[in-house]
Amino acid sequence: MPSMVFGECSTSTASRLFPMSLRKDAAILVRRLSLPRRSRASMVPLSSKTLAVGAAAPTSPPPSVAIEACAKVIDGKYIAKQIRDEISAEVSRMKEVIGVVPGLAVILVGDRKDSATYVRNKKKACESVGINSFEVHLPTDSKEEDVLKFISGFNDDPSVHGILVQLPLPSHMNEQSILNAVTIEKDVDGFHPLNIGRLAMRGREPLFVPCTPKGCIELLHRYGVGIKGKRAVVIGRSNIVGMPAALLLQREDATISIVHSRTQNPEEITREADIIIAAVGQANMVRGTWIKPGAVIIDVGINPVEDPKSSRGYKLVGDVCYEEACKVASAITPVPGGVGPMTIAMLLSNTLTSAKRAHNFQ
Ligand SMILES: NC(=O)C1=CN([C@@H]2O[C@H](COP(=O)(O)OP(=O)(O)OC[C@H]3O[C@@H](n4cnc5c(N)ncnc54)[C@H](OP(=O)(O)O)[C@@H]3O)[C@@H](O)[C@H]2O)C=CC1
Ligand SMILES: Nc1nc(=O)c2c([nH]1)NC[C@@H]1CN(c3ccc(C(=O)N[C@@H](CCC(=O)O)C(=O)O)cc3)C=[N+]21
Repeated sequence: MPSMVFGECSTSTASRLFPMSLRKDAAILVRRLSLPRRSRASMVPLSSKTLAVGAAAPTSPPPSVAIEACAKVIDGKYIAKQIRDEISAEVSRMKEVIGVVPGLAVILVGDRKDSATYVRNKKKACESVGINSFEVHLPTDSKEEDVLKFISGFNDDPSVHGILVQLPLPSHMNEQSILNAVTIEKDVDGFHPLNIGRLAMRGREPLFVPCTPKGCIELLHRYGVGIKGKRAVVIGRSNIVGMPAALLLQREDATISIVHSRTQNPEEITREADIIIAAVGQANMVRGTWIKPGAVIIDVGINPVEDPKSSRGYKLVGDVCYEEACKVASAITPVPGGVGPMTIAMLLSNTLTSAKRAHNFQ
């Protein structure tokens, strides 16, 4: 588990009881304080009206009672379940028609608890849709050649259609040469430089798009959030999330800014955004004041913070201060239950795509 922080983000009563008049340019959802945050309605994709990012102010005068504006919850857990159901049906059809079952191989090196949990979750998810999973668990002090040997075996195994090497690898291993060794046809993580290169080029198509950024875009699509012509800010520029997320958004015709650790005045840049994707790894870094009213927020961050009330002793929070953000944004993903489940759903989707491609099955 990565190091734990005590990051709490609190809001003053003044910002919680926000009068509509202060939020002129937002078309936001307003609910009374007594309404539950995650009502049934939060599971229904937003209409274009509720998500008119940057739309004109309501013309009626501000209500005199104190109200709490509450962003729509973008329910990744719910959408991921829908996607798994779709995949499950396709896996059954493929098995019935051509007798092939897609297979995913996962290689885990070392004994990081969080990595072990993710790998376990991936295995469960495979089982839930009928995809075969193969798992290799190597000790931390394994040699790079040992990992390469398994990759080579899976590359040659026709029952394996996707290969995932769980990151991070132990520091003595060269991540680049290991990721390069995965054959591009089975690179369901989309981390091979050829896949990333194609993602960056106009008129080229990668064989696979990295799962987390793909999951973020899928959430925007399924909730009817327009991307074309919008201003999007991606916070973070890692190879696995931030950078491919920015590439995907620009392929969808958004205008992109990327904020990273050397960016000056990140809050000013972020405040310009209609869509924010935060992938930083800093608990609650993005505060309410960083957000343009009505913006849509995709919070990728998974950060453990100490929580004596939880049986595990910690809870997971995102990179965005949810409490503050949901009063300013029009829609937001929760942590947990937002992007995380979508990452796994996209991995299953990429594995199915790979198996279909290998067997020329439409
Ligand atoms: N939900 C999911 O499915 C997934 C969640 N995650 C989570 O997403 C988060 C990011 O993961 P990942 O991309 O792998 O992380 P990395 O550590 O690889 O990258 C973090 C990025 O954030 C930038 N950054 C760090 N601190 C700041 C700061 N104070 N201000 C602005 N930018 C900053 C870094 O900038 P620089 O480049 O300058 O160093 C870097 O580009 C983590 O919490 C991780 O657990 C990751 C993968 C999947
Ligand atoms: N080769 C590789 N590919 C990855 O895609 C990859 C990786 N390495 N290394 C680590 C990161 C992280 N990651 C997550 C996946 C799912 C959840 C997830 O399902 N999270 C749940 C919570 C899980 C919990 O409660 O612990 C949620 O957000 O609701 C989180 C994080 C994939 N990653």
